[in-house]
Amino acid sequence: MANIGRMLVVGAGQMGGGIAQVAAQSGLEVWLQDISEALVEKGVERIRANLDRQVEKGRMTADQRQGVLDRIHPVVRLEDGAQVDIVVEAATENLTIKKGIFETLDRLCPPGAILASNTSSLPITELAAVTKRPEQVIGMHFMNPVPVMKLVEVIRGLATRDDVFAAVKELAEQMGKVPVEVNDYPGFVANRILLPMINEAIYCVYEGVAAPEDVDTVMKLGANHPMGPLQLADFIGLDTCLAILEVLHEGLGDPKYRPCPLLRKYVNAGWLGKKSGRGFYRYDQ
Ligand SMILES: CC(=O)CC(=O)SCCNC(=O)CCNC(=O)[C@H](O)C(C)(C)COP(=O)(O)OP(=O)(O)OC[C@H]1O[C@@H](n2cnc3c(N)ncnc32)[C@H](O)[C@@H]1OP(=O)(O)O
Ligand SMILES: NC(=O)C1=CN([C@@H]2O[C@H](COP(=O)(O)OP(=O)(O)OC[C@H]3O[C@@H](n4cnc5c(N)ncnc54)[C@H](OP(=O)(O)O)[C@@H]3O)[C@@H](O)[C@H]2O)C=CC1
Repeated sequence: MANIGRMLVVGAGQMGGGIAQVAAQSGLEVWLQDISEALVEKGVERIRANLDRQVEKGRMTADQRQGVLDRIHPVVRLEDGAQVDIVVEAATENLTIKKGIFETLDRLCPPGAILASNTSSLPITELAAVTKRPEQVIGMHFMNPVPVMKLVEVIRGLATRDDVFAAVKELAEQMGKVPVEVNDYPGFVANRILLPMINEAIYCVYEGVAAPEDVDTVMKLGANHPMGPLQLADFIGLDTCLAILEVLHEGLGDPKYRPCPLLRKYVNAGWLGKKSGRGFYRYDQ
């Protein structure tokens, strides 16, 4: 496959912004797209703040910071960023939204372009099926926060070509990450293991076993987790946690993945965790 030098990132939320930042830091030209100018600007602002911290800590010069920012091109219309070698889609975890994006990307992007999704759990094979290039569709699942976490799950859809897989693996390495090959089943590996733990922690609160702070303290001090499961759920986003659990529940057909009613209640209330200012904890906006 040709060298990957240009990337479009779709969705400028916490994941899209992180992916754009790390890609630009590794030398790629990056187009960052979201559905409104305000959202793209918010994404770029978060990247700027992250880079400023790197400069303050002496890990990057002001010139290097500027170089990274210069390589990030904010856009609102997909057609303004479609002339790339690879797209990494990081929009909301919703199959209908993602299918619509993949259909559009397939029309707009050059025939050789790879279409990757950062989905946490949705079937890559189903996204591939809405395009005329299913062999060039793949999962590239980064972990949050992207600048810090080393793992990328590289997910083969049913039709993914070997050279496409190899190119994405190499790109992940170029971005300073460790790629792990995973097949296309609901939740892949990371979230199939992580989300049932988070769900169980929510059940502990729902059933009155312990308060959120105490559940988190148990797992931090008792299992050496860097964050407690409820703090982590707030960090991921409770809407994303619910969406992943629904995919696991429906896709694997096992009642053990049933999302806790308390999680659903919080999401319906708009308590989405850190990004909305309230979840299991409250956050300054
Ligand atoms: C849902 C999915 O599909 C898959 C997923 O991603 S699941 C989520 C996976 N992620 C995790 O499990 C994260 C668990 N938490 C942790 O590892 C840590 O708490 C953490 C790395 C987030 C923060 O670490 P910490 O030691 O508590 O805090 P802190 O000292 O402030 O940060 C450590 C470093 O991370 C950086 N960092 C923290 N949050 C960051 C963010 N949001 N963006 C960029 N950098 C960040 C800090 O700048 C700091 O960098 P330096 O060491 O270079 O100074
Ligand atoms: N949060 C996490 O820890 C992780 C999440 N992921 C996955 O990454 C993806 C993004 O998650 P995350 O960044 O947390 O979510 P966010 O809610 O932070 O960001 C999603 C962004 O996509 C935007 N969006 C919605 N529809 C479209 C569209 N049609 N075109 C372009 N942008 C759109 C949203 O806009 P608006 O707000 O207006 O809807 C929002 O700005 C999801 O698939 C998620 O499962 C993967 C790994 C970890």
